[in-house]
Amino acid sequence: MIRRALISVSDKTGLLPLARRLAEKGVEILSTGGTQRALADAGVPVIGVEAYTGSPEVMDGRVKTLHPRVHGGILMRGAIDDEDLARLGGAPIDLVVCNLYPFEATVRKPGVTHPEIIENIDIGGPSMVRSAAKNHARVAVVVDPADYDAVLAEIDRQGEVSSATRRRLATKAFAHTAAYDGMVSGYLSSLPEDGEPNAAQREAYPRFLTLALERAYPLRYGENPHQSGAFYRERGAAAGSLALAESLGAGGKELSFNNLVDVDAAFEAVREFTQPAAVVVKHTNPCGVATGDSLAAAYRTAREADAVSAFGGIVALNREVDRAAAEVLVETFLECVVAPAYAPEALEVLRTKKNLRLLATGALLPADHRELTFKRVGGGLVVQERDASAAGEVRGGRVVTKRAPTEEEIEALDLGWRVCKHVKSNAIVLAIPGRTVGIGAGQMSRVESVRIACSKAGERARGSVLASDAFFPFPDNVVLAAEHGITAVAQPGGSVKDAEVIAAADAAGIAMVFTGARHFRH
Ligand SMILES: NC(=O)c1ncn([C@@H]2O[C@H](COP(=O)(O)O)[C@@H](O)[C@H]2O)c1NC=O
Repeated sequence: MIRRALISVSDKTGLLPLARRLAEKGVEILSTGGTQRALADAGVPVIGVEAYTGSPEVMDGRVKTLHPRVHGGILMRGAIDDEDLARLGGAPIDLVVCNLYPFEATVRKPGVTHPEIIENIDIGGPSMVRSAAKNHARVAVVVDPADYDAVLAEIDRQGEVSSATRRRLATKAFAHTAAYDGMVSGYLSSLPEDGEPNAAQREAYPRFLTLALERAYPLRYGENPHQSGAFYRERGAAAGSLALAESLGAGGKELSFNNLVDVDAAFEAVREFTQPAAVVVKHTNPCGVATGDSLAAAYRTAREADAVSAFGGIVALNREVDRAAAEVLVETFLECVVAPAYAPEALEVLRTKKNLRLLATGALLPADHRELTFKRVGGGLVVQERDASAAGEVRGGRVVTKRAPTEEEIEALDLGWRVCKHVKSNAIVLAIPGRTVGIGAGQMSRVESVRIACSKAGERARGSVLASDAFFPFPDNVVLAAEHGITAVAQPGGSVKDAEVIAAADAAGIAMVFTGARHFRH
């Protein structure tokens, strides 16, 4: 039975409907300064926490709920604590609704000062949340406005919040305060250790990094069927990221670990392009990439770039999938399609393939979206900035050969270069305008990747261009490329043998651009 609720919220979303419904049910509402004012202004009966504690809010709100009557009221177990609570002058509190000072948003605010950030470390809120979560045997704690309706519905139905819900809410509350403390320690440990703290001088890599993750769904299995697996979503994942994608197909058939890793690789690659584009991935590497006047045309070309490998592939598209594209997609067996959205008539076509998984991500994140990336190694994580560059590196590159590339070659090099970034090293991509023709991936020697790319391209190598994710250590790569009729090359440059590599290109009439940037992918 909920008789008394304490409501203290910074984010006032949904506050009034919640409080009104509680008041209608005869629940006594205690509340802090701003929340109390909002309720009183709306005509909701409310008792100020100061009146309840007999102690004023002081120090600009630093101390308001940090009082034995508040924590005694929350932490009291039942009859066994009646006497103690009476001695404190408190009353049992059965529901705590609290969300915290917006610390993260404050840290992100342009021009924010250190004192402003410190003032936004919530102390009283987490203390109440933790007290209520500890005492979930009796008390319900709500930290997320998204839970208001469900809690009210339970109170409507049975006059109280069920024990299962109280436990679920308590678990969420502790995850919430843990993530909150992680953000605070992350901020403080990103400041230089000596001198006056200055919010403008933060290191990108704080000494303490806390990742807040929530299990999103179980995976069918891990990398192999004998390994189990689950997908964890980052708290605050950006809109448009794979973590928030909606699953629309395959009757809910679960994704596997490899599906997600491949979908991620394909989706990252397709975001390089602004015109309609399609990427087909197998085992984390693109096997065909193309742009076109329509998605259908782009996908057909991408599939044909390496039709053998494309079978059972993962496809990423950078536009809403229309019926025409859907009709081409269902022509062969695919594991998964990821795209920003699907037209209803496209879904109808795609759903005829019972096992095809469909993911909709919503509006695309830009190709140069900045975030940190993480990879686990034994006992730790390697952390780095996302590789957000590639666009403009060919056109802005330096021509080092006697012959400069033609506009058509530049166009093909630009596409090859953008794709190269998404191919496991050593990466070699052969392309013509609008499409790849052969990709050599993941080889331990660069020349072997050239060989594979040429063999995949076959006759299509002739007249194509070549992009290499890192410099050529020896001229043999260029000699081999020339033998296959490749006419232009883009590579970072920077090898001690650059002069020999350029000479080999000149001897073969190959045009070469140094991009000055390397795009290893490991
Ligand atoms: N100092 C305290 O005792 C205290 N008690 C609750 N708060 C926070 O104050 C906020 C609500 O404040 P108001 O109702 O004045 O708008 C909530 O985010 C709550 O977490 C506190 N503020 C910070 O620690």
